[in-house]
Amino acid sequence: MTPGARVAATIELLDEIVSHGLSGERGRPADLVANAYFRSRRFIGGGDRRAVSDRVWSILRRYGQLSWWLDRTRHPDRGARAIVAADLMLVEGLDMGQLESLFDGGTYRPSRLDEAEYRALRQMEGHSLPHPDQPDWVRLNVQEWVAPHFREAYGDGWGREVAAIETPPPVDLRVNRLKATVEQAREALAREGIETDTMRYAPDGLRLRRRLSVVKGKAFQDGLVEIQDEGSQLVAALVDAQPGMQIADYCAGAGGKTLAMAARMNNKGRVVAMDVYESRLDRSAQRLRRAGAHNVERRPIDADNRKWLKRQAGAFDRVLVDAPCTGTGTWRRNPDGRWTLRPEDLAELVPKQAAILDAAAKLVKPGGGLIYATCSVLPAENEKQIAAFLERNDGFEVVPVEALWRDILPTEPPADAGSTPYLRLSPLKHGTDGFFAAALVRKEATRAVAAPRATAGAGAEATEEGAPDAVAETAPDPAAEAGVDAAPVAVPDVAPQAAPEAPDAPEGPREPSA
Ligand SMILES: C[S@@+](CC[C@H](N)C(=O)[O-])C[C@H]1O[C@@H](n2cnc3c(N)ncnc32)[C@H](O)[C@@H]1O
Repeated sequence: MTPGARVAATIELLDEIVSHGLSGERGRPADLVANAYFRSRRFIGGGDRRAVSDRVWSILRRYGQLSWWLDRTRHPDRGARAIVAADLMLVEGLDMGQLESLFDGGTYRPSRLDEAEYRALRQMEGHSLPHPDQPDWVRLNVQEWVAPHFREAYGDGWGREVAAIETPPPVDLRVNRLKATVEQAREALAREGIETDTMRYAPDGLRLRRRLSVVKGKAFQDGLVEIQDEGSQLVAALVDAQPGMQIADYCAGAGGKTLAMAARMNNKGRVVAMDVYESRLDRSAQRLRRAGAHNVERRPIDADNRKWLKRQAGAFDRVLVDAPCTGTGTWRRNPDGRWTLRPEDLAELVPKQAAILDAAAKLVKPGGGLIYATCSVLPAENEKQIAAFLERNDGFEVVPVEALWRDILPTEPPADAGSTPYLRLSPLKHGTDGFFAAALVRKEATRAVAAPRATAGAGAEATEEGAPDAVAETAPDPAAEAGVDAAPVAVPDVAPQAAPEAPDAPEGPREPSA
């Protein structure tokens, strides 16, 4: 592709993403739009694909500032063409002459700039993206209404935390301990030319030194590794799934954390993967097969399983609630989420998370653990959610995560782990996606959540009491209602910074890439 043709493709792809929902309508996530775009244009080679998707993802990270410049210069257009031209001036540092040589109307290249466009773009010449007149939320590329939530989460340091989301994320792998040790997997990857480093926090994790496609390689195909952010690995590890235990993964989705927990159980005991969307659970089947995990049962939360679910009250050693959320912790992977999240999404999610938590809590046996997690950093979905749950459910208490970590993980917890009873991971401080996790233990227990190994698999009597009535009635995920659920598994090599390979991307208003 010529440089001009790449610019034309960048405009075209960005235009599709914008028209699929960036303008505020609920739509398809950007990585799925990108995958579909490239799938229907097989003639675009790998290098061009990567260049175009890199550019689009970089633009999505700076969309707020770029739009600000269009307003300031009274650009006649707010669409993809205007944004891309502004990006070439303000981020790439092109001058008007260079811009005109790309927008020259040639074959496969963007049409010539008209007079009004020229006038606006001329005013950007020689400037860079930041400007002293930009308010904080513009400078940090978030919507105005979200900014106070970040401020609440991080206090005075919120700007640095949000700025860190602009850095493209690494590719993280979790070694499947059913099939390999960390060293064996590392060597297998090295034989494919994929160099990795062990992780600071997640004991089974490997981080790629360079962003490369993993999924077609032998190590991945043989089930030695899965793609999973370090934060996500840590949440699953803190469940402390042990061989012989009964584990409920209440919001299992396509099974990212189900797989991680099953891998720790040596195929002994049982993980029940549940979700209101059977299609999501179905997507885990192939991954489970590849991983060699045979102790996972899939149970959609639907009318057919209603009675079964009632009988499971108090039956589980551990219940993980990986709740649907705003996904604010994953915006470095899914930068379109910054612009698609609406205040009403948060308003809908908070009561929904509470209902899920209440329903799932009924499954925990006395002395068993309930782990609530989100890939959000907003207190409304996290600390406040737990405080409200404890108000409603005095049969549970919090187990400080730092103590739990020291008890069950071989790695040293982050230095700031003791500052809160919860796990609070951030891209800035920990190099992971933003994650929150709270570990709770059901009282009447003689042992705490970190040490229930003696009771593993003992399976409390099933009763009709405390049946999780709220479960089936819980409103479906808004994104799934919008039909995103039917989206295909994201294809690698596309929009690499969006981690389209990652099969356990977050879910919420912003749907998963798998
Ligand atoms: C964050 S995602 C789960 C990701 C998954 N645990 C993983 O690690 O790959 C949240 C999941 O909650 C599910 N969900 C939404 N509403 C639910 C409900 N009322 N009960 C159970 N699951 C629900 C969604 O379908 C979605 O798959």
